[in-house]
Amino acid sequence: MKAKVRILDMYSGRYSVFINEKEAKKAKLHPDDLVKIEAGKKTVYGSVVISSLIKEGEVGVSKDILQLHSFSEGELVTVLPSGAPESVRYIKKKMRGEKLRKVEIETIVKDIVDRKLRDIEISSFVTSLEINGLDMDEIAALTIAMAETGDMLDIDRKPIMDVHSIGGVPGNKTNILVVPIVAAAGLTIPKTSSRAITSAAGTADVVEVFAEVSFSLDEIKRIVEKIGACMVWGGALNLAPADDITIKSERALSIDPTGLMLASIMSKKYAMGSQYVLIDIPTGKGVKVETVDAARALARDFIELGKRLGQYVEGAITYGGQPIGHTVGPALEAREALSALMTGTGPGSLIEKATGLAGVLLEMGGVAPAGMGKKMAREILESGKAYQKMREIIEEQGGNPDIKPEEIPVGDKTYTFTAPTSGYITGIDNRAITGIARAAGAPEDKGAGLELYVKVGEKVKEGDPLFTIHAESEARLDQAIVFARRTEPIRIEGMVLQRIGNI
Ligand SMILES: O=P(O)(O)OC[C@H]1O[C@H](OP(=O)(O)O)[C@H](O)[C@@H]1O
Ligand SMILES: Nc1ncnc2[nH]cnc12
Repeated sequence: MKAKVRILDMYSGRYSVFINEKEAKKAKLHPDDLVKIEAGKKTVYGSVVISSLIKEGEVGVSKDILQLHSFSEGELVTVLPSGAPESVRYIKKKMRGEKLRKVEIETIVKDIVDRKLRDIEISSFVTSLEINGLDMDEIAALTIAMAETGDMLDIDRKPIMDVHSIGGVPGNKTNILVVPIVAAAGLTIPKTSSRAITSAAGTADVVEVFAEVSFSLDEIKRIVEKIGACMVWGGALNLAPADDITIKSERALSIDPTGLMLASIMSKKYAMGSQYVLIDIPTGKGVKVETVDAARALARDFIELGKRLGQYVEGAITYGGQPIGHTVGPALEAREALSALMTGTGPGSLIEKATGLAGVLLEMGGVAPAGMGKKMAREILESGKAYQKMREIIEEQGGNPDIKPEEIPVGDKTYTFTAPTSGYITGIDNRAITGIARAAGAPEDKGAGLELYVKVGEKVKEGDPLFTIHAESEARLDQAIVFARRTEPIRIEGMVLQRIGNI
């Protein structure tokens, strides 16, 4: 059918195509059917919504669709039904546990980017990868297909360093320290981050508290060529665009299938032109990788994938058995990261991890002699040079470089949990901590999250504060309190854990 475009002043979070009820009947279109809109040489796909609010002869498009094509009001287009895309067959093949061929993977990625695959099919693909996995040939094909369906950045500075955490550990604001330390040493580090996937705050969510994170490739090139670093959200760019579409499903399910994680991270690094990449693999109970053996295997996969892409990759297995630092949630983490940069000190876990990772990068980039990287990183942090670089990053990214940690607003609805008994902290449950912060509204509510007052091994007395939940609304605070009561986020025991009788 031919129709005139009517742009609807709404975002539906989907690519919706609104069709008049009578016309839909005539054209045999049903709710959620996939249709293609042909406009000149461009074809855009979307799902049918039937509505009598749309007149005959019109086709309504929500503003989401304008991201795919800049339709103008009244533009004449053709709307046609579209059958199930070929890639659905390949998704089913992966559901059966079969290996996918390169061309099949390329077709899936192209259909994701073209929006021929809808959220429900993409979630099935993500779930099939969680259950059946991918081998290295499939991962390499997926990585290259993801990178090649988007743009590539070409920065006029070499070498290009990069760091990425596989995430999963609460409070992981580490890279907000690593990037300015490395850049302050004169290396170039154009850091892209994703928003939270399984956690309560991804690095992009935290940086967004004090600076813009959505930039075009040209803007990033300008910033990085000027100051040697950026900290931006990868999803705002047309770099490996399938990545942020699949992340949406991962986030909803709170899963990060290993093969997809490798492809997702490395496709962005490849598209950014990164040459030396350090992958942080937090390891411990309740994170994505629980054992050192599994972490080593994953590091080897990243290294092998890097070789296939022409990148030098190293892995760092880091302690992920409890949250990093004392804060979880975007604004609280932003406060802690900024304070560590300003003062050169902070919680041991944060400073140790940040200077350790930055040290490896300084050695990889050839500015620190072997074995001296961490010392150099610490000096850069303590001298205030990293903070100075951070100020430049904030300024170039449209934030206020003079911002002080205490000026960052945090959720003012609070509740503090106290120790029910005296003893030692024998465990902090990462998943429960993340669950509480998410129940409180993080990462969408920037001020939501929690402040932890204790770490594993510390002694507490009955009634001592353990953690404070912050939320932006009473309803969210109540949800988080209920969640915290249902779980055991912090375990306290005496030093004698068990008595075994002599029978
Ligand atoms: O912890 P979850 O949410 O699973 O993983 C996502 C986080 O991990 C990575 O961290 P970084 O950007 O390397 O610091 C991502 O970019 C994102 O911030
Ligand atoms: N960008 C990303 N994609 C998928 N998994 C990730 N884990 C950490 N960062 C990720």
